[in-house]
Amino acid sequence: MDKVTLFEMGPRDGLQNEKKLIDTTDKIKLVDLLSECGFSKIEVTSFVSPKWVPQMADAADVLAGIHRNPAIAYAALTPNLRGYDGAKAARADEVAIFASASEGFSQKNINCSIDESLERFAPVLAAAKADNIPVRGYVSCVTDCPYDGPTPPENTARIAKALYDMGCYEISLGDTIGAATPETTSLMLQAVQQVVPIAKLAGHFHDTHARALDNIEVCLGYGLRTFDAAVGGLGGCPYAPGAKGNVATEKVATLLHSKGFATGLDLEKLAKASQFAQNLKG
Ligand SMILES: CC(C)(COP(=O)([O-])OP(=O)([O-])OC[C@H]1O[C@@H](n2cnc3c(N)ncnc32)[C@H](O)[C@@H]1OP(=O)([O-])[O-])[C@@H](O)C(=O)NCCC(=O)NCCSC(=O)C[C@@](C)(O)CC(=O)[O-]
Repeated sequence: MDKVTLFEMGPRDGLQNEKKLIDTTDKIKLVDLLSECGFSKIEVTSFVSPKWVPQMADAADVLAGIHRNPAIAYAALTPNLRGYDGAKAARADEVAIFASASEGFSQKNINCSIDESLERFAPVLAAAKADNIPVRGYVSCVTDCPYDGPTPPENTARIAKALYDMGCYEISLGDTIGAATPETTSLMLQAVQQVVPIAKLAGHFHDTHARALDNIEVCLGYGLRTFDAAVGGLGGCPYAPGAKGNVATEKVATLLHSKGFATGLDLEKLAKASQFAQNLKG
């Protein structure tokens, strides 16, 4: 059976935009519930500036408190070397850097231009290589930007290639505001697949206009076999106004199972984690 990997985003992308500070113990409980579900990858938190994203200020405590399943890679976002050092000290199994295909979002999200961000990521990649810690790369706004409008496919391809060439083991293509359509997803993939092997690409769709599953089906057609999703459809980015949550993990798993793909996920346990996650949001 063809296998698809779902990279669980709930504890990080799902919670980062919550205004009410969630107790560290509840975040740990969410990760522990997710660790029972059959994931091989869970993004737990981010080592970003607490002034920018207060909800993630307890990153080290969350990573210190979880019950680790050795079969799971527990990941963290790292915008710079300081974040990387924090993630390493907290024993993140892998880290992720995040760039944007559009200038407007880059400035609003990480306070620098795209090219400056790539320069900032270089020492993170070098340190991670020396430490043998895998680095994932995100490209945001792959089809649309909340500030600059539609993103030309060649811009997305340029950033995806830059992150791949720098040493990221996988490039996650982010529809940050959930504005992608099957048509724009397809045009974007046509450009990206010319510069990064399909097997190294992942899809990351927000479900603002309930098109995430259609876009995932397009990606499956191109051969992508890794998707990011958040339990309960949690989330949004604080610097992408109007963006809704990631596509719900349980919806993606159900779609994949109906199409004959194996995910290794236990849908009953996922439902339990989803209920807990949604209660956290109140
Ligand atoms: C990149 C910066 C730090 C630049 O922020 P800055 O203000 O330009 O940089 P700075 O170096 O002047 O730092 C500002 C303050 O933060 C501190 N600082 C600096 N770095 C760190 C760090 N790593 N950890 C903790 N603290 C840090 C630093 O020490 C300083 O503290 P102060 O001196 O004022 O007390 C900031 O813009 C930032 O943290 N941005 C993160 C925004 C974010 O997390 N967005 C959400 C994640 S991206 C996303 O959701 C999209 C994605 C990945 O899911 C895919 C998709 O859907 O598209």
